[in-house]
Amino acid sequence: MKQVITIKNVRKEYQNGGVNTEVIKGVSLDINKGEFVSIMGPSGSGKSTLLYLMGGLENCTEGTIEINGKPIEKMNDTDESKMRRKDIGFVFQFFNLIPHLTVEENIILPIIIDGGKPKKYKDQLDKLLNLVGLTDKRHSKPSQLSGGQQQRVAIARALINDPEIILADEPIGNLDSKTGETIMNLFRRINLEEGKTIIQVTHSEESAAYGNRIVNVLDGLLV
Ligand SMILES: Nc1ncnc2c1ncn2[C@@H]1O[C@H](COP(=O)(O)OP(=O)(O)OP(=O)(O)O)[C@@H](O)[C@H]1O
Repeated sequence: MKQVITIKNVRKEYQNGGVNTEVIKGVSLDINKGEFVSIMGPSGSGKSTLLYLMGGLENCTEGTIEINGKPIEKMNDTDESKMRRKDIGFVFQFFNLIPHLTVEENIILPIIIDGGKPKKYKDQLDKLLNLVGLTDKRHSKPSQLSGGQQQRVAIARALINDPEIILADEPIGNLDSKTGETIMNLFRRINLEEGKTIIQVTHSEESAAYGNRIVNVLDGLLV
């Protein structure tokens, strides 16, 4: 089994006004290619911090995280941001779409930020619009969409670079339960049909059950 994420003895402290708070207290975890992992735990237990460490959005205080065998902390800034763009797609609770851009412009945005040529990604864009069921909304603005549709745009945006890994932080935390089910079914398809490795943070047992492994975090430790 190919390991896509290897977490070894990771600790994370935040410093605020001279006070150190240890949020992750020594976590080791291996995630294999094609897994769909749900990270669960009470509020404040460190779930999001662990996810952000995996994506290089936060740095470990101690320990190492490897993405496809490469330790994040040994990457220089260029390699790290390249890794974040090419290997990982992020999905957040509050969609984070750009309001004045259309659906397709939002999806293609990571390519433009990267200095890529959007035209080259036309087929990928069409495929993703179809995958998330928004072909007929491609010219709409986010404000013209429901919450579930907005999250589907965010999921398509996370997939535009064809990353191997999707990291999702409470992806249905802001949606009603029926819409949440639709989104979780979409993640399941992306896992099974597209072969993406998915790691989601969730409060909800129903949504955690879409994964094939549940990891419980309590007070900065895996239990
Ligand atoms: N930038 C920061 N500076 C200081 N403390 C932080 C920072 N980010 C998070 N924390 C603290 O770290 C702890 C864990 O936060 P984290 O967001 O990882 O928890 P969580 O399990 O995802 O919680 P929730 O389910 O409520 O989102 C919390 O006590 C939080 O206040």
